[in-house]
Amino acid sequence: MKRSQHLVGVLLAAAALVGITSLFGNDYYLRIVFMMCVYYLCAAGMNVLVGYAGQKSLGQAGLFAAGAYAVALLTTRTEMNPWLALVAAAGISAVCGVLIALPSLRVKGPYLAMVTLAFGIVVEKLVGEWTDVFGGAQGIYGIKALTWDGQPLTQLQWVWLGIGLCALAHLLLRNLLEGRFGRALLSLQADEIASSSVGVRVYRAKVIAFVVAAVTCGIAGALVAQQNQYINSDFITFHLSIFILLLVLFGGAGSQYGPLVGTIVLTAVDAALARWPSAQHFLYGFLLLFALYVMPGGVTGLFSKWFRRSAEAPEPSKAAAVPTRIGPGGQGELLVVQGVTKNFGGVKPAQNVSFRLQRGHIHALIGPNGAGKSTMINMLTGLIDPTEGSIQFLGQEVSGRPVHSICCMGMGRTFQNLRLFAELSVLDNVMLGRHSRMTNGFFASLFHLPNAKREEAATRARALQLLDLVGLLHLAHHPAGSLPYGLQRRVELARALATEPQLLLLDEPAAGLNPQETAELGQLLLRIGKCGVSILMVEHHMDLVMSISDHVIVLDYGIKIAEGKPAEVQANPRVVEAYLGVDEPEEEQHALCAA
Ligand SMILES: Nc1ncnc2c1ncn2[C@@H]1O[C@H](COP(=O)(O)OP(=O)(O)OP(=O)(O)O)[C@@H](O)[C@H]1O
Repeated sequence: MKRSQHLVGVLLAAAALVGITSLFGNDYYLRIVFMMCVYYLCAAGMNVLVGYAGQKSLGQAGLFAAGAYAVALLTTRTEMNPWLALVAAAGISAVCGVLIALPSLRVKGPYLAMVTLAFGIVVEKLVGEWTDVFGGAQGIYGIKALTWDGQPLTQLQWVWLGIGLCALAHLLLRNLLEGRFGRALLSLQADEIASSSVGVRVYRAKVIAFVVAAVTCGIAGALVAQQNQYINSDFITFHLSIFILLLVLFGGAGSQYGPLVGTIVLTAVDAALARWPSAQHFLYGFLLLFALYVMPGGVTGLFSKWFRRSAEAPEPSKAAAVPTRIGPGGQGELLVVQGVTKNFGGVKPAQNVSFRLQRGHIHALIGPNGAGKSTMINMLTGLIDPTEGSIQFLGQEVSGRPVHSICCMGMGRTFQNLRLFAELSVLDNVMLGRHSRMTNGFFASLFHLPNAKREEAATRARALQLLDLVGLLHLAHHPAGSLPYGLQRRVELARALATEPQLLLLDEPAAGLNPQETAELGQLLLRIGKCGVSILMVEHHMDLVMSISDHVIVLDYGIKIAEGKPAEVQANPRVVEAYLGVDEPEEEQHALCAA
């Protein structure tokens, strides 16, 4: 659906809801709709964290408390305007979001969930036990309600405000998730290493997800406190954290409408069972298990296949011409590796290795299995730090830099074992490669400012060009994981090219390819080289290496034993010995001899 159509749809739906709720004469029903709005805010933010970034949080009650107690303290202990206090509560919750995100740098999965759970418990205890400040079970009375025209909002006005905030949250989050940030968050969930290798700042992206979830949850808490004009520790329970998680998982994590569906269904169930709290708790536990085991995609996941449009290839007119220039080309030294050593305990996959790579050349790094080739690529791209030595790319030291920063400097890579974002489309995978080259920031994306719009369109066009280059334009909308292995390798290649590398590092690009696919790959690499990209490939297919390389480096047990033109290397006795050693597999001997 086009953005303008969606905007009109959301505004009409919000206006209809405002109209319908105006007909409610009963405060009880208005209260239920208000709570739906509050829970939707929590769920919409939580969806960014759980459904997109794949970070599990069991501490949202703590963030709800941050917003609620922030407005409580600011409006009872100071003379702050209640609207200003609401904004301040959002800011305080954002800070708490950063705090709760800090451990995500070190721990993942269930361990991160435990840390967030601990955060929730600490806040629950804090507001329950520190009675001087938070009032404990007695709570804080006299919180100033939001006002309109000098008067506190009526029940109906609270509902209207809630509907307005939900529509705004939905629109803003859609802007955020349908562009650069949404793709980056989804890539985190799929594979953090691949994500950083295309230039995503993994930790920053996680913090953004935590902060978004914290702000929406904090605003929800503040609204509840201001509407009740009262808050106490009974509101802040582990049960609330589970309920917020359930809203997302039940409705459909990672779906933009999942939180809405989850909120409407579960808040209605919650209201229906209000008189039987123990039945409520039992039902939540049951629904959580049900959602996890029976419908991992939630309610929206069950129905999504009915609404999914068939994947169509982009029209040729929409894809511009195949690129003739990707890197800057030119001549001179690109990479200087000097005295690099790597020790994994007793294993030494690199021992005092030095070599230089020239611009505009195709270089090959070869050697028997276990020689240390992949370790070298991983050191060049920042995945592994060398124990000793220096790696200079474009005159700047690379070792010690984070992976995303090395990608930004101009090194793109593929992996020995494919690391695609399998659930994302082929096009999204390649657009992710452009992440570090896009300049629209968080707020430009959130408000869909003109530069975000421009960047998105340019990125899409470039990704289509690159797909055309690798011959995959017709598969642009297919999930990357559904393609045959050989084509997935091409997707990874296009994704690496999308980072606009000056040096492209390919770790066994022909692994798993048949002879015809290998020959086609050779032609493609020559074509990429002509687009101004220098290449360093690790490869076992000697035919490919010898036919397209300008320069070959040979490693054996972590030691560089030879380098030079393919013919020189082929004739080098040390190389022959390394490959033809009595213990080496026969096929490698044949391969080298044949080449
Ligand atoms: N993280 C690690 N911890 C310990 N040892 C490692 C680690 N990574 C690699 N090694 C060891 O370093 C040596 C070199 O491995 P590497 O994968 O770099 O070799 P390779 O030349 O790429 O081999 P292949 O051609 O089989 O992929 C191997 O003995 C390997 O077991």
